[in-house]
Parts: sequence; C-alpha cells; structure tokens
Amino acid sequence: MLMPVEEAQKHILEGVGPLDRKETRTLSEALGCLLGEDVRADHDIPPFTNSSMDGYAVRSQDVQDASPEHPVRLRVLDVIRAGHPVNAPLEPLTAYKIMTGAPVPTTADAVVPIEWTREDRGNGVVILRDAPSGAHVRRQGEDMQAGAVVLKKGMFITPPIVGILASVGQSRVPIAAPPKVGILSTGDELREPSEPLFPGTIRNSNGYAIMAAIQEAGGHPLLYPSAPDDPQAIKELFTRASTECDVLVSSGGVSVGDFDFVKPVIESLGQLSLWRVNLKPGKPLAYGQVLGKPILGLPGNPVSALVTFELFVRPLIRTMLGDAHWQRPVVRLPLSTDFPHVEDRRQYVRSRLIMQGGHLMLWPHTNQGSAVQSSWEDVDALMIVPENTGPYRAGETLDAMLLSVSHIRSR
Ligand SMILES: Nc1nc2c(c(=O)[nH]1)N[C@H]1C(S)=C(S)[C@@H](COP(=O)(O)OP(=O)(O)OC[C@H]3O[C@@H](n4cnc5c(N)ncnc54)[C@H](O)[C@@H]3O)O[C@H]1N2
Ligand code: MOO
Repeated sequence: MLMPVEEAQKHILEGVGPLDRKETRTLSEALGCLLGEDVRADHDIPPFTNSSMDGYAVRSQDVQDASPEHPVRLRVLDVIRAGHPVNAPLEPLTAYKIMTGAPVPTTADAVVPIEWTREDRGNGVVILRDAPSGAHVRRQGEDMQAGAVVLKKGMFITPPIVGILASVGQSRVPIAAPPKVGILSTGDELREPSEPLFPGTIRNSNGYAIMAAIQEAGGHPLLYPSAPDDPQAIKELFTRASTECDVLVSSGGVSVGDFDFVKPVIESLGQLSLWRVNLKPGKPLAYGQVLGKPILGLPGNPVSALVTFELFVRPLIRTMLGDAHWQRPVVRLPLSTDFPHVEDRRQYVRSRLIMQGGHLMLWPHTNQGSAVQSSWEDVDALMIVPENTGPYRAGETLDAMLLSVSHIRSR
C-alpha cells in the first residue's frame, strides 16, 4: 500500500522546525517575507492629536446648541495646515480653520467639517451643527502607542505591514532568513534553456520551475548545474549541495529505471526514509537525509515535480521559515463538467475556478498527463479526486486546494 499524502507530509515535517535565522531587508525588499522579531512603535501614532476633516477646530461647548435655526458665530484666528502646528490657545467663541491631518490646538476639542459651516464677513465662521467633544479629532496614540508591540514575529509582510513598518521608523526590517534550497536536476537528456537541442535531449525545465516555486514559497534557491545519470556525479553534486544548503530538492531518477540513481545515492550518503506516495502525479517521491540535510527527490516528469513541490517542499520551506499556517485552503466546489473515473491513486487535477450561472465551479484541464506542461495555463486550484472513485457528473462536488487565485473567469 502506498503512503497517504498527509502521512508523508507529517513524516517530512516531523524532524524539521523553524531555522530561527534572521536577516535584515530594506522596506522595498521586505514584501512577502516573515517578520524575524517583534516590532514596537517608536512613537505614538498618530504622534499628535489631529483633525480627520477639513473644517474648523472649536471648543465643543461653544457650539453645543448650533443648528441651521440657531447658528453660532465664531471668530477665526488663523488657518492651520498639515505640518504646521499652531501654539496659540483657543479662546471662547473663537475657532481655527483646520485642514485634515493638521495638529489640533490643545484648547480645541472638536472639529466641525466645512460642509456644516458658512464663512461670515470679517474673520467669522457660522457653525450650523453641534460637534460633541472629540468629533473628527484623531487622538495622539489612539492607533499605536509608543513602546507597544505592534507587529509580531512570524507575521507575513503584506503591503499594509510595510506601511506600518515605515510608520514606526523601521527602515531596516528584521526578517526570517529564507532557507537555502539547493536545486539538483538529474538526467543525461538535460540541456540548459540557452543551449541548442540535439536528438534525444530536452530542456531542463524542472530546475527553473522549481527555482521559481522556491522563490514564491519564500526560500532562497541555489540552482546547481544538472548532473548526468551517473551515480558518482550525482553523489558529488549532492555532497557539495549538502554543505551549502539547508534543504536539497532533486528532480528525476527516483523511479524504477536502470538509470534512476537518486535513491541509492541518498542511501549511500545518509538514509532514505520514504519512497512512493499515494498520489498522481508524483507517486515515486523520495525523502531522506544526506550528510544531515533533508532531501526531497521529486519525480522527473515536469507536472509530477511541481505537484510534489506544492505538497511536500513548500510546507517544508514554510515550516523552516516559522510559518505554521502553510496549509493551502481546501474548499468543496461543484464540477462544471464531467470528470472520468480515477484509478488506484488519489489524483491532483490542474483546474481553473470559473463562474457559471452565479456559482463558483471547477473546470479541470482536459489533458492531465504528468508531462503536459501546457495544462498549467491559468490554474487556480488542484482538484483532489479520491482513488477508485468516479466517473463524476457535472454538478457533483469535489475538494479543491486553492493555489493563487488571480482572476476568475465567467462562462
Ligand atoms: N515501470 C515503471 N515506470 C515508471 C513508473 C513506475 O511506477 N513503473 N513511474 C512513472 C512515474 S509515475 C513517474 S512520475 C516517472 C518518474 O520518473 P523519475 O523520477 O525516475 O524521472 P526520470 O525517469 O528521470 O524522468 C521522467 C521524465 O521527466 C523528464 N525530466 C527529467 N528531468 C527533467 C527536467 N529537469 N526538466 C524537464 N524534464 C525532465 C525526463 O526526460 C522523463 O521524460 O517515472 C515513471 N516510470
Ligand atoms: O506519478 Mo507520475 O507523476 O504519475 O507521472
């Protein structure tokens, strides 16, 4: 019996914890990283009490009975602009004209928006509505207080978090250092994207796809020159990478062919603790340690390599970063079309999310071959079809693991 996906994930993550290594980044480089330590506010935010509206800063008691029927006339002392505090106090029946974000003078306790006022001759303003104490005033420190922890270690840095970091003056951002992930492509047939092809050769697409997937997962990819199907060459490559990386990810050579040497090399340099998972594509996944470093042997078929990356390598990278929430959301959705019987392995099916008749539905690509790269087009989700089930009719529901949903098409 093949090992279930969840059991394989558990086994792989068992021996791995957060690396707890820190690094600093500039604000422009921090997006998508995880915060490496708690961040405290270096000052109150807002740093001073200020107006949330363009209007008039008043003493609330002066305008408490103001209405269109009983307007209150105030004398305007000056105009306060953002960035230009005014120190003179407000006396009874006076006001400052004030702009949004400008400091509210200490003796004023409310702002009347411009729409509720009318300019009056001389230096006057007529107030047409009351404004209770605190109205349209943003108090110093009401958002964040000096010294308080405002961002927690491990938090995912999104654009708003970059804004908070900038607000609290954190121009150098402590982040969880990305694990160094070595990419080890194997196969006599592999040529680089820039190289010409000869009969029997193909481009090394896995190396680059895995590199991009590592970057997307928050890891630091180290792309090694690919190794031929030769045990000694693979051994040298794995040995070198194990001294330079935190995790190794190989592709190819894990099946049962005469030239599949990845498993014996892992065994000769450490141990192989897992081989073959109940999944399609990606059954021959191998996992073990070489010279003390975890290694995932992904199958060579390009789709199998990326599906096993998603299910096993991404969780490992996120765990090493200290992200406990690596699970992708799984939602149950109806099929927009029929889907055939699935045989003895659980299948992960490249699918789109589409809107049909106001309902979100799954649209699986037709050709699910594990070497068919073109079926990655606009994939939002991997539909999960249990083994020995189906055929399914349109409208029946299945679980889908959401990847990144960019846009949902309508049909
Ligand atoms: N008799 C059996 N044959 C196979 C079985 C099986 O159970 N019994 N399993 C099949 C499955 S499932 C898979 S998946 C593949 C995995 O094979 P390997 O991991 O040993 O990979 P290779 O044989 O080296 O290559 C498979 C395929 O992928 C191409 N490839 C390899 N590396 C790259 C790369 N870097 N970039 C692009 N393409 C790559 C390679 O040329 C092959 O076409 O085994 C089945 N066989
Ligand atoms: O598992 Mo293989 O990935 O079916 O082609």
